[in-house]
Parts: sequence; structure tokens; C-alpha cells
Amino acid sequence: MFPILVTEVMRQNLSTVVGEDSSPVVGKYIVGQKKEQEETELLKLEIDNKVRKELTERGLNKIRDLGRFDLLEQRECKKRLPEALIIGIMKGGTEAFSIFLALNTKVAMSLNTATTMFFTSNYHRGPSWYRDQMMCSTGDQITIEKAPQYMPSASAPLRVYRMNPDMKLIVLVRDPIARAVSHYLQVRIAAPKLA
Ligand SMILES: Nc1ncnc2c1ncn2[C@@H]1O[C@H](COP(=O)(O)OS(=O)(=O)O)[C@@H](OP(=O)(O)O)[C@H]1O
Repeated sequence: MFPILVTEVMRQNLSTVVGEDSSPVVGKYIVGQKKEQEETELLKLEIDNKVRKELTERGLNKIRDLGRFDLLEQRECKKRLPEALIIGIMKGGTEAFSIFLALNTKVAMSLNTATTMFFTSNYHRGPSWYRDQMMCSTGDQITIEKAPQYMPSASAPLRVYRMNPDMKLIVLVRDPIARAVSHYLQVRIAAPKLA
């Protein structure tokens, strides 16, 4: 309990709570109790937030642990050039497909939404740059890149062939009209002036 100055206004306000005959002491107690209650609530909130923060940090560390590079290194994990490309079609469900595929422990697939665009606009960066963009993989995993931008590109096929004539190409197909509508809507949202 801490000293509280009970002013006339406060006493009037308190009297509506504890009755006209209440003494300042009773009033003081009630004000103090209310304040203590508020402080307890604040303290509880602070503790809750601390616990929540700690749990979140513990959770994040656990996730970090799962991808611990030293553990992966023990399994000879390193970045490798892709052996398979999901080349399309754009709006054919490639994103969902790559997420499902990434669940397979034999697959190393980067789930960055932005593709490397190596065989199109980033070819000048060279193969070691391309390799650096890949997920770390162990010897028994296949590295796959999802890049539907490669399919409509005129220069990509020869570049892909030159890098790896055995590259596996994965294509998802979709009803052309539904695909076109999906693509149109994507462009319209991204660049309303173009559509
Ligand atoms: N599981 C499953 N089955 C069928 N279709 C699915 C699935 N998951 C996503 N989608 C639909 O696929 C469209 C997005 O395709 P992409 O992921 O290839 O788009 S992108 O080219 O990577 O931008 C997009 O289509 P639209 O909704 O018509 O735009 C998604 O709804």
C-alpha cells in the first residue's frame, strides 16, 4: 500500500462507491486497493508477455536448430546446381506443387517466392551465383528450382541444355482459359495500367 492523497473530489467520487458515511481511510484503502489491483494486472500482463516472448524465442531457436548448418554439414550438406526445374506453366499451381514437393526429404527446394531468373535475366551472373541461390542439399537429395518464367523465354532452353543436358523438366498443365484469366488477374493487380 502506498500513501494516497484523497482530495475532496476524490472523496465525493468514492462516496458514490462506498456510501456517504465512508471515512477517508476507507476511501484511501479502496483507492489503494484499486491501484494495487491495476498494478497486479499490469505485472501479470508483463509476465505474460515475457513468457510469450521467451516461448517464441525458444520456438525460433528450435526451428533454427532443425536447420543447424553444422548438423547439415555433418551430412555433407552443400549447395548444388539444380537437377530439375519446374518450368511451368505460369499460374498452373506451381507454387502449391513446389511446397508439397519440398515436404519430401529427398528434395532440396528453395521456397523463396522470388525465383532466381538465372536462365533469363540473371544469366550474366554465372553458375556459381546460381548455385549460391540454391538450398543446401545432402548427397541423397535432388535440388529443384521452381521457375515458370523459363518456359516462355526464347533464350532459356539452350542455356539450360548447355548447363545440364540431363536436366529434368517438370510442367504442370491447366485449362488454357482458366490459366489466362488467372494470369490476367495477376497482371491487373500488379500493374493496373498494363491490364
Ligand atoms: N492445389 C491446387 N490445385 C489447383 N490449383 C491450385 C492449387 N493451389 C493453387 N492453385 C491455383 O494455382 C494458381 C497459381 O499458380 P502458380 O502457383 O503456378 O502461380 S505463379 O505462376 O507461381 O504465380 C492460382 O490460380 P487462380 O486462383 O485461378 O489465380 C491458384 O489458386
